[in-house]
Amino acid sequence: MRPVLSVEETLRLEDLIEKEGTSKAALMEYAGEFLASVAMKAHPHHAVVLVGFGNNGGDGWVAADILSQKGVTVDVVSPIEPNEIKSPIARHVARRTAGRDVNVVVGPSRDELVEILAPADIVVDAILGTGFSGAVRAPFSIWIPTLNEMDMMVVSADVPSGLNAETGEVEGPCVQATYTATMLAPKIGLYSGEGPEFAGDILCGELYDRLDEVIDDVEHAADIVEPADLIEYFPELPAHVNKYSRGSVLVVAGSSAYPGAAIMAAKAAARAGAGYVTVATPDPCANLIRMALPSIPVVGIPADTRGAFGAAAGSAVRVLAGKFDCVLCGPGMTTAAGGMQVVTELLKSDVPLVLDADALNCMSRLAIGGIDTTPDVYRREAPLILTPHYRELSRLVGGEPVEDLGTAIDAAQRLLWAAGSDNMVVVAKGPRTAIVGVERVLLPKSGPASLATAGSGDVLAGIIAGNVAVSHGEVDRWEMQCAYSVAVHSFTGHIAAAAMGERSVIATDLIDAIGDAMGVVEEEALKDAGIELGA
Ligand SMILES: NC(=O)C1=CN([C@@H]2O[C@H](COP(=O)(O)OP(=O)(O)OC[C@H]3O[C@@H](n4cnc5c(N)ncnc54)[C@H](O)[C@@H]3O)[C@@H](O)[C@H]2O)[C@@H](O)CC1
Ligand SMILES: [K+]
Repeated sequence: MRPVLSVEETLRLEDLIEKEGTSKAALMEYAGEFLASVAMKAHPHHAVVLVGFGNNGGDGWVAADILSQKGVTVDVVSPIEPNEIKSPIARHVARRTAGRDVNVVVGPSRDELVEILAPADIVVDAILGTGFSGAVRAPFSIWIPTLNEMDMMVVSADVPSGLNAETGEVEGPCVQATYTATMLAPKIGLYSGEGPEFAGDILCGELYDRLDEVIDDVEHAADIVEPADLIEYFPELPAHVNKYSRGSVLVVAGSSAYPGAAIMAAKAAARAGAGYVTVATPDPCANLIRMALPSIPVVGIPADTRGAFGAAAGSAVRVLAGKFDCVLCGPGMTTAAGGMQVVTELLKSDVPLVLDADALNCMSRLAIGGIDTTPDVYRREAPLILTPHYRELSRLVGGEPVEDLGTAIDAAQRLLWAAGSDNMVVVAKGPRTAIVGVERVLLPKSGPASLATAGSGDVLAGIIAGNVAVSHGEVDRWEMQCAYSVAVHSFTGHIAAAAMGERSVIATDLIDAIGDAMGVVEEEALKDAGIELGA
């Protein structure tokens, strides 16, 4: 896994590294070297380095010096004279660089800046880093739009200037980077809010040779899941299995209005490897689902007049649930009163539970100010996996806005910490999905745009439930197992897009790609871990 840090965690890490004997001045030298090495990948002849008032600027001054030593023509553009820089470590490197073979321009006008930038083949943006918040002030509020209009190759130091490294918010102008050369660990703002729009490709400079030893001594805002991390979470298929030992899933879903959601979730669970999948659905749509899924038993449950779960559904489902390795509840279920009882009953059971879609909406209706105000409702020993998209997650926390990765992680953590259950995971689905467990926040690789299609969430919920069932509860970290399922779901998007064309993918295509996607996830993981498969 690759750690992603908040600004505060980064500062704490720098303090720790300093205690271990590497000063911040030394770190700035390494940061500048890394920044220059990223710029050199473009084989530049002429670089412009834009520096600000702080230590981000310091990284830029060091990089400018190194680039010029490598034969690149370098102009440094600074808002003030090197002597006037307040930070002692940045002032030191600025004065040193200014005394060498670079051209320093202080406080150019807009037109002068255009003239300086025009002949360059690369721009290093070292204006603002983790010390910045709010909206960019002059002169950078003039420099940044000028730079963006010229559409040049830009390497940003640590974060694109103008981006809030903590939240990913952009209140004024922000540098549009080609590459972001981030220091020690990527900052969470690069993945949240507008971060992904501005950061370009993110490259991380470790700077400190014993980083691995100290980075776990600070908390991580999140961890990026790498392919090899998933190896322990592959579902195993032992040699002597029968349909029950392969794991059983009860899919509690559907209504007369939305039978398709139940069909897709059940089929996805079966394709993900569960040997025995059963659907429990309101009576009026049971036959339709039976016809669509000849290999899957369908149990009709008492319904209300609209064809949703009725008053007697809660107890009927609860009795059934005890016989399965995992219950998935929610897709297409509607939020009628009977559905709410089903969810309440299932939460009281001790079967591993995946709640999706309308099960989550039913849950949010159980408490007005957010379900974290009444954690007894969902506190349980058995695994509980919630798979809300941002809007569902917002409802779960009483309508608090959930708009980006940062607010999604906050909301998910509120739910988790209120319950304090070790076996609870929130898979917060959005443009950037986060898998939030009590101990860790995982960031799986983003899936392709082809996943954004109706029913895609039902498929993911089915894959998760299938994998929970196959594991028979023998999983030490449910969030990692969810990361495996999310990875499989992502690859179904790639495989279906390759077969059908990116714009034409529909959810049933994703289901048909699950088997191949599991193969690809496993191949990539083994390759990443350096394990060769027999020829
Ligand atoms: N602290 C350390 O040990 C290291 C820090 N490094 C670099 O230092 C950066 C952090 O440096 P600083 O904490 O000095 O902060 P920054 O250099 O990111 O920014 C602080 C400066 O920005 C200006 N500023 C703040 N808000 C502004 C606004 N709204 N409009 C215009 N100007 C504004 C302030 O005048 C302040 O001087 C990191 O991003 C990283 O690039 C690296 O050199 C590695 C080591
Ligand atoms: K920057």
